[in-house]
Amino acid sequence: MTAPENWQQRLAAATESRGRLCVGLDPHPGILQAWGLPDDLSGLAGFAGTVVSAFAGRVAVVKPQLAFFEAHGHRGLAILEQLTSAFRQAGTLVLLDAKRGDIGSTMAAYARTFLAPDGPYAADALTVSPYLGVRALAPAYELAAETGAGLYVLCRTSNPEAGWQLSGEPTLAQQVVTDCRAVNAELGSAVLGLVVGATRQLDVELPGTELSVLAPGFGAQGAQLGELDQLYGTVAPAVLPTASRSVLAAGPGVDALRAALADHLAQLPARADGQEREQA
Ligand SMILES: O=C(O)c1cc(=O)[nH]c(=O)n1[C@@H]1O[C@H](COP(=O)(O)O)[C@@H](O)[C@H]1O
Repeated sequence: MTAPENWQQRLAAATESRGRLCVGLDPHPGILQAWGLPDDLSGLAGFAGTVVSAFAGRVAVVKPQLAFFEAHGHRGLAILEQLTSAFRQAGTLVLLDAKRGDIGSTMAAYARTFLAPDGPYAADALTVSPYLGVRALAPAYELAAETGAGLYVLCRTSNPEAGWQLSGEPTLAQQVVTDCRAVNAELGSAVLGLVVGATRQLDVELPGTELSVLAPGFGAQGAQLGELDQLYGTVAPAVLPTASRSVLAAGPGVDALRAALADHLAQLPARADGQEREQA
C-alpha cells in the first residue's frame, strides 16, 4: 500500500481505522477544576498526561486549543509541544486550533511555526481565519500542499454572534467557499477545508463532499451527533465532527474518557460513503 499523500487521504485513513471524530483538547480553567487540577502549569501538565493516556492512538484526530496553552506562557507551549508529539507518534492526527490569518509575510511565519515539519509546534492541520482574504493564506496553503497538511478555513462558525458571516451578496461565508474551491483547484489538492458549525441548519451552499468540513458545535453547544446527516445533507460524508467539553466532562479517569469517546462515536450515523465508523 502506498502512503497517503494529501490531507484528505491522511484524514480518510485515520477515520477509517479509528472512527470519524475529532476530540477537542481545551484545558480551560473549568475543566482543570472539575478534574481536581490547579489552574497552573502543573494542572496543565496533568491534563496533557491524562488525555495522551486516554486518546493517543485511539482517536483519529485531536484538536488542541492553542489559547489554553498560550495562557500559561512559554512553559504552557512546551506542554503543547510534548502533547503534540506524543499524539503524532501514536498515529493520531493533530489539528491545532490557532485560527491564524494575516498578510503574506506574517502568514509565512505562522506557516513555519505550525506547519513546517521542523517547526516548533508542527501539526498535521491548522485552523485559519480568512478575514484578510483566503488568498492571504497562500504561504500556509502552499506549504501544506507540499507536506500533506490540512487547513480549515473559518466559513460559518458555531457561535451565536456568527450571523454577520451570512450577510451581503454573496455572503462572506459563500465567498469563502468559492475562494477555497478555487485555491484547491489551483493546488491540485484539497488542502483547504471549511469550518461549518453544527449549531444551525446548513445555511451556506457547499459543493457536496469536495471540501472537508470541520464541524464544531456538537455536545456542549447543543448540536446532536445523531443528527449529523440531517444537518449536513449531501455534505455529511465529508464532515469531521469535533467535540471538546462533552468528551472531557467525563474525565479525569482514563477509562471514563475512553467510554465517553466510544459513546460519542456510537451516536454518529454510519457514513453514507461506505467509510464506516468503528467503536473505540
Ligand atoms: O475552530 C474551531 O474548532 C471552532 C470553530 C467554531 O465555529 N466554533 C468553535 O466552538 N470552535 C472551537 O471548538 C472548541 C469548543 O468546542 P466544544 O467544547 O465542543 O463546544 C473551542 O476550542 C472553539 O474555539
